[in-house]
Amino acid sequence: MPQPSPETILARLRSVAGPDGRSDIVSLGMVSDVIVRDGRVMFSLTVDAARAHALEAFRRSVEDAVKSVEGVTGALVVLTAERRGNPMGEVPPARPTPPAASPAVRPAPPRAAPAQPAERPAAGAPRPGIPGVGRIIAVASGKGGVGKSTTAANLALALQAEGLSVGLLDADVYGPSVPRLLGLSGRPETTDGRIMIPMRAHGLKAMSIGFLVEENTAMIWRGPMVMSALTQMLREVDWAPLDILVVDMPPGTGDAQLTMAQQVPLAGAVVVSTPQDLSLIDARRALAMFRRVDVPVLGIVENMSYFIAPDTGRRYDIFGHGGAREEAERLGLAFLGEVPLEMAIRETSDAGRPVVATDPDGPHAAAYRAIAKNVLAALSGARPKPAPRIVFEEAQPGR
Ligand SMILES: Nc1ncnc2c1ncn2[C@@H]1O[C@H](COP(=O)(O)OP(=O)(O)OP(=O)(O)O)[C@@H](O)[C@H]1O
Repeated sequence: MPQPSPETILARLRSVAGPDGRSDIVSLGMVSDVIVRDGRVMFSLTVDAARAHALEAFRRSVEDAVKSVEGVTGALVVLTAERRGNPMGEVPPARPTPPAASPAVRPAPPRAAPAQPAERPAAGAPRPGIPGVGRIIAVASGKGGVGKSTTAANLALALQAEGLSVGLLDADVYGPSVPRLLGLSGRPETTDGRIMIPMRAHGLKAMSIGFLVEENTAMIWRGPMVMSALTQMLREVDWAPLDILVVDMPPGTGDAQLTMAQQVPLAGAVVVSTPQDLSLIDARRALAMFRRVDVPVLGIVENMSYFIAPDTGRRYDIFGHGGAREEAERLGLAFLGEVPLEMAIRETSDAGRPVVATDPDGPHAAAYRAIAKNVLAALSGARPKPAPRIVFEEAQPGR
């Protein structure tokens, strides 16, 4: 079936009345550029920020209208709450109280709906949790390319190996890597045309904006649009039951990250850094960011920490290994563990076969499992044990 053109979609939208019930949403100038890819339609609706939450039902009705067009296989409509002079959306002040640390990780009982669901939560109010999802943890980094996504995926798998049910949410909407890391493609199904069923790989439930838009699509998203997509991926996905949801955050510490850290009801954050000084300076910024929004930092992971020569098995601390451990100590934070710079880690994660899933008994999986144990300890309020050093006794061909 030929896919509909953006003009066809706009023609349908011209018959949808705006929230005022009078003019149509196209004439009101609410509709952004319409993107159509393989029958999947995506656009944003600009609404008044103060009414964004109240207009959720309206958003859904627009999505339904789009889905009724012949040839449309899916629709993603996001609300853009424009605020003049503040393109990333307003960053509300820090939450007054950090989430209380409870003694064990277990599925949270479904929470009651907020008293006034139609209203936007007051600035500074704690974000409601996700029913049936025990804990949400962020994996973040001060800058890109330090291996944050690789760590997030392998950490999620290592937590699963501890007997927990785990999900992985790719909040890196500007450069989603979870589809590649888990070897997933295609589009998630929906239960009733609205709630998306997470994709599954290696036992994990996974969700990424990469499943909703074409790969390589230039995503120049405005802040509120990003927030709306993130909210959908958190709250309109059938995550439950989950013990832990690992969120792969976008790299960096700008307003977008700060807003996200605040929007997601996080139990804690794991900061990934390489050992170099520059990376550590950025990691410090990430720590400060989480502090600003009262999200407890569970600790630091040092990635690409050292290199084991495959032929001799000799260890090389090429980046001056140990920087993150020292930094953690200096800052009074837990050091959650170290991951070697390792071809097998790169190859497996770039091929959608993360090392913890494909070589669960190997030394690299052991590094991630040690980190997972420390994360769980930190979540339960205990001081994590120092991560064991991975000792390679002999050359390991092929590793
Ligand atoms: N420990 C490691 N050993 C070898 N290669 C690694 C390791 N960790 C990550 N990599 C590789 O480094 C590259 C960047 O990793 P990744 O995409 O996880 O980083 P990132 O910090 O999430 O980047 P971005 O922020 O740009 O998304 C990938 O090719 C990945 O396979």
